[in-house]
Amino acid sequence: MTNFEYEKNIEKLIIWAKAYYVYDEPLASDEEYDKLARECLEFEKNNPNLAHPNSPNKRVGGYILEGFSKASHLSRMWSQEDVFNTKELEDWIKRASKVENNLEFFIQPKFDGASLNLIYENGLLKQAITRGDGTVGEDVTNNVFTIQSIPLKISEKSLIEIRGEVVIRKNDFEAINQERLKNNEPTFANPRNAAAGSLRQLDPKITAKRKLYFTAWGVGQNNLNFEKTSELMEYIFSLGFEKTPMQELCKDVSEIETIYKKMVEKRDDFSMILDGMVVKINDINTQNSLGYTQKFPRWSCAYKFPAIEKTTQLKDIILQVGRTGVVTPVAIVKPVEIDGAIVERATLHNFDEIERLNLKINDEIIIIRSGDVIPKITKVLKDRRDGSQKEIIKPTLCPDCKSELLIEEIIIKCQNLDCPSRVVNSIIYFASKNCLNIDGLGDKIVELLVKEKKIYDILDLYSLKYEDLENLEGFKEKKINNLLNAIENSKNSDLYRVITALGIEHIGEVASKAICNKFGLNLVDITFEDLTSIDGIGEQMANSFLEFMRVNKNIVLKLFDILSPKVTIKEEAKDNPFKNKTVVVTGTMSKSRDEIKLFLENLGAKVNSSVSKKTDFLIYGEDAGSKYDKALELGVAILTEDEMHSKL
Ligand SMILES: NC(=O)c1ccc[n+]([C@@H]2O[C@H](COP(=O)([O-])OP(=O)(O)OC[C@H]3O[C@@H](n4cnc5c(N)ncnc54)[C@H](O)[C@@H]3O)[C@@H](O)[C@H]2O)c1
Ligand SMILES: [Zn+2]
Repeated sequence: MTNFEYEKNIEKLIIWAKAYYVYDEPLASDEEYDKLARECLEFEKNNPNLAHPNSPNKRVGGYILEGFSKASHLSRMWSQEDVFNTKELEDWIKRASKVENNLEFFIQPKFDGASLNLIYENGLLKQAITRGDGTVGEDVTNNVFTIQSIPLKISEKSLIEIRGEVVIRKNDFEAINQERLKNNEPTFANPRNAAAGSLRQLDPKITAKRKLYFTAWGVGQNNLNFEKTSELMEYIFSLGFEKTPMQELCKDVSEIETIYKKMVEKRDDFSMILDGMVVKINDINTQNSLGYTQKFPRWSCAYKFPAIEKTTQLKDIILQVGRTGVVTPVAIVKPVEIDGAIVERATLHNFDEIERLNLKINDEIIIIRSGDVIPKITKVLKDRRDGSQKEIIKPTLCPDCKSELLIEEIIIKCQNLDCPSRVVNSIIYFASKNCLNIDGLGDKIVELLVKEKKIYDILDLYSLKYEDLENLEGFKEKKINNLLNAIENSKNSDLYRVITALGIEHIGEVASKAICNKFGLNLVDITFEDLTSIDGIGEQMANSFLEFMRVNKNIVLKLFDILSPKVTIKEEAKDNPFKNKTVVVTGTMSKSRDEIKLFLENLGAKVNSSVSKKTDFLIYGEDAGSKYDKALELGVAILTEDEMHSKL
């Protein structure tokens, strides 16, 4: 990098940092920013006298947002030195070992949010300040009063600064962005910007709505007398701060690596974004002898996880017609690797989302992929437009059957019941695992059978014969017999599965179960009042069900005839602590998981497979894993099998 290039790059970094720290609206992905910052750091090391005085490599975070009063921290706040691999971790340890050979490390998860300093005096929360430039930040005390997980009163009476991260859950982040799109406001690029942006609102009422969460990771000025950070943190949690999960002690690189691998594996189980782990030297005396650079403590580092957001480019938009006829745009992007997977597509809920994002073909975009969540476009980098961008045009005709599309507010629909895409997708859904679970009847085969006019609807599946399949490409004797057997075996399925499989709009598995349990095969003739008498079935669901039956009753009756579904009508359970509650079961117990599930369902509980904010109870046995941690983190009531029985 020449001096000229360095100057230009630093200017770019300063602009990017300002957009990120002040406006919570990045102009680049973290990866791009970090890469450029490191290249500049290299230049600064080789040419210390040419280093820019405002280089972001030399300073903590940022600038104060206009409108806030400034406030000083009692002691400085810092950033963290990043390490990205074992080699960099070893180098960091080597440097720290200069003062002490026998190091113990305290590991904490690094949740990605906004840094916050809480000053307590005489046991009362006196002031809350954002990190700002490390010395002076924004006074956000009034906003912080609205955050539930921050105690307003603690039992420690001496003056103390408690520091931590204000974060936002992934679900809440999605919800905020959807709402911002609706209000024509710019979306947040990621949960960190959303947390920072929500904390830094001039109107505390807005902050209160944003469901922020505080997780403590350390202290600033204090009069405590601890020798180890791990003990200090235990004490902080005892004051009423939520205990951070997955804190660990270890003594060498290989142990740190083991924990790193474990945490990376579990990162998707957390409801908040985990972007790395912070490795701290546990002994506080050693910390004091190591001290600080201009920007970070020498006694800790952030061991970063692979990035979940990247910059890429929108190449095209394709249209998919689902089983209900809804036409969804799908973004085709320049392939990009995110956390081990190649991402080539991203969802866009509907055309309004395209409009609100002001997305154009060839735009550079930020895309986020976190765990099992489908990749999403969070940001259009409009300042990078180069003139090659093209408008995305809303379709008026079905991309498949070419019939005219119906535009219902934000939903665009193909209304042709015989539209091949609709037929194909409804059969695929019918055969899918949670519905009739017909092995071997996947997407490609259904497409082929419809294209070759072997089937037109779900009923046709049951009249398929050996001869029909004989001459199809790729179908040999074994495959034909397997498929016909799988179709035959789907007979006698539970009635609720058959109803789920019909794919009635708004009627999923839980609603199907409730309807089938109460009405059995009579469900074809039930009324609006019958339906809405069921707990959890509202007007929209009832209308959708009735409309479906009005149009399709004969098909449904024929299907019942062919399938003879299993009917179990259940009496309503007597009152008990699990009735109408959402329960998750995990680990090994005295009986099989299915038996426990049935037992709970008979008590009127809904048994789900994953823990969320909506979970009421987690029942656990031996070797309970990530579900247990998650329940703990979310504050879900946790019971052993015995405790479950003793509640009844
Ligand atoms: N996209 C952009 O344009 C852009 C611009 C500027 C900065 N950034 C990103 O911001 C990051 C740099 O920001 P930073 O200096 O705030 O560093 P950072 O956020 O990576 O790390 C430091 C912060 O980690 C937090 N933290 C979480 N858990 C912690 C724990 N257990 N112990 C101690 N601290 C903990 C603290 O708030 C601390 O201030 C980089 O990742 C960079 O990519 C991006
Ligand atoms: Zn169509």
